[in-house]
Amino acid sequence: MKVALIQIDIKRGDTEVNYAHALEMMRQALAIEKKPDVLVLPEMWNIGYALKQLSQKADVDGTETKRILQEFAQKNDVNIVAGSVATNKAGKFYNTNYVFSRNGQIINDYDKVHLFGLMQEDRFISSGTQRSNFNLDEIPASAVICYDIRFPEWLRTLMAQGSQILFVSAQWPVPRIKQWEILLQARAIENQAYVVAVNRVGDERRDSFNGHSMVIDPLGNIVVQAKSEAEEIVYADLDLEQVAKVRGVIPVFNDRRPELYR
Ligand SMILES: O=C(O)CCC(=O)C(=O)O
Repeated sequence: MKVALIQIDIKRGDTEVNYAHALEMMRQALAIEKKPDVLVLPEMWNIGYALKQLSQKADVDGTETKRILQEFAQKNDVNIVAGSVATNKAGKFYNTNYVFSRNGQIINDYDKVHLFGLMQEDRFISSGTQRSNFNLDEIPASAVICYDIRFPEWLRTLMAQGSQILFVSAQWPVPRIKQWEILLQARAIENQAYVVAVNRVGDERRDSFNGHSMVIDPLGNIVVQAKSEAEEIVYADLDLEQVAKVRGVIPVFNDRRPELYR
């Protein structure tokens, strides 16, 4: 499975610019000889962290995101892990991940569960309650959003359903970028899964973002990482046989003792 990580900048509150830019970068990601099977976007790429503008700018029921990305997926025969967008569902705001299969079907609709108080997300956004499990070209996978990676118990809950790939979309700021790398490597090792993680770049008011998008294998090795702290498309081929091999050598999932964990 070939993945393309779309590390982009986001213009705060400007949905028109952001949709056009994401589409343009997705087209660029496909303009190579061996086309990727999956495109992956960062967190909140429709509005950035313009939380005070949610009532005007959040995508109502994800309608615009779905319209644009369903068409793109179908037309280009490509899966899209659409990072996350700000949505308005029945008057409440969410930070929502959609995943589109090659035929344009929506196969995941996940609202970020852990809201990041340091960026006041919890004041404006409601927390999700549903899981995030889907099959991408028949491979079981999960997708989470930014701060979620600090909650290994939540990721384990998802990954224990058989997921072989964990997609992570983020707006993870510069000062804690080392933690981003270590947490992602730990999540790959403990879940013996590929981690495909996309962070944005650029500045927004008080925060700066420097990418470091990366793919990590089930042993925790970095397969590839963005070369720059600017916009970039990063490609990787995932050898999914590695997941079964690693899980076969140390059967972590079989050795769990969930009856002792509560
Ligand atoms: O956990 C962190 O340090 C960053 C989290 C974050 O920025 C977010 O969830 O939006």
